[in-house]
Amino acid sequence: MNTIAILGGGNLGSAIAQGLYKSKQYQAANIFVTRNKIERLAHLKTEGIQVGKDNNFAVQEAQIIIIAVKPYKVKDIIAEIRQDLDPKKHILVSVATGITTSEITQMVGFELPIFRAMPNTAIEIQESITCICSKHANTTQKTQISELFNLLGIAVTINEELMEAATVLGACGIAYVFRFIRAMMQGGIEIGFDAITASTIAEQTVKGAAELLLKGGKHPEEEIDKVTTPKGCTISGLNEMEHRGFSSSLIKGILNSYQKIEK
Ligand SMILES: NC(=O)C1=CN([C@@H]2O[C@H](COP(=O)(O)OP(=O)(O)OC[C@H]3O[C@@H](n4cnc5c(N)ncnc54)[C@H](OP(=O)(O)O)[C@@H]3O)[C@@H](O)[C@H]2O)C=CC1
Ligand SMILES: O=C(O)[C@@H]1CCC=N1
Repeated sequence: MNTIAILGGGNLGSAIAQGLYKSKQYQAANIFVTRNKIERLAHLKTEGIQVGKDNNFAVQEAQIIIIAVKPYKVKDIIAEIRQDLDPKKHILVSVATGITTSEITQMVGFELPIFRAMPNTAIEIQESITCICSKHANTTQKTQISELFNLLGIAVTINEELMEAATVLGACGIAYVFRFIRAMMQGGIEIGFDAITASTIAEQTVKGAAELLLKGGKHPEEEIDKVTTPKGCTISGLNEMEHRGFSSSLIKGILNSYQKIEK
């Protein structure tokens, strides 16, 4: 079994560790997570996951290294571990937004298999969509990393030019969906439900809609047609939402996030 080092056990790094552990394909002892404030990794330590501050030790112990620090810290952490990196042993996976595989290769100073992966926080419960691209990786390594992220949801291999778009649609996207659920709850409370019931109804409705599309493979509008009774309350509500800019505001928000990343 491969050992995985996750350097940067913050929101995403910790979620990856939890997803790996819950997948039961990795034993806790084969997962290392580092950060400075290790007391914040107590929940992982309790499961038997190895936690610490020592990035060099984690890299020496691991075959797969996941860099999960903020983008502006990637250069420093690579400089710290560079002497421990072995192209014959290690695969480097960066989840940092906006740092290309070429930039990472330059930071490392020599060629080694490098992947960029863009998951979202649902990786904690193995329900992420993770977009992946790579440089200097052979077919076996590409399969290995795809299999790893398929354990944690669905992995899709894309061209590197699309990584920023993937960041917006998948990684930021989960926040847009949370905001949609919150708005559903707010509406639900106004028409009579308590917050807990409104949240259960909104969450299960979103889950059901997503499953219908994932399993049925249909276009959303085809499913909408089944719900909209002529002269009924669904089409009346939907049209009011559109008059107020529902689809347009989502599309504009996605473009705004994209422009922010591209800067
Ligand atoms: N959050 C998300 O939904 C997503 C984030 N990303 C990307 O993932 C990366 C991490 O994001 P996120 O988890 O949100 O950020 P966080 O700030 O939550 O996590 C980053 C972690 O890195 C740790 N860290 C800083 N310096 C070091 C070091 N020298 N050695 C080891 N650990 C260190 C910090 O620990 P400490 O606080 O103890 O210093 C912190 O816990 C970013 O590059 C982001 O762009 C990508 C997709 C989704
Ligand atoms: O908001 C951000 O910048 C990061 C990138 C994807 C999710 N969070």
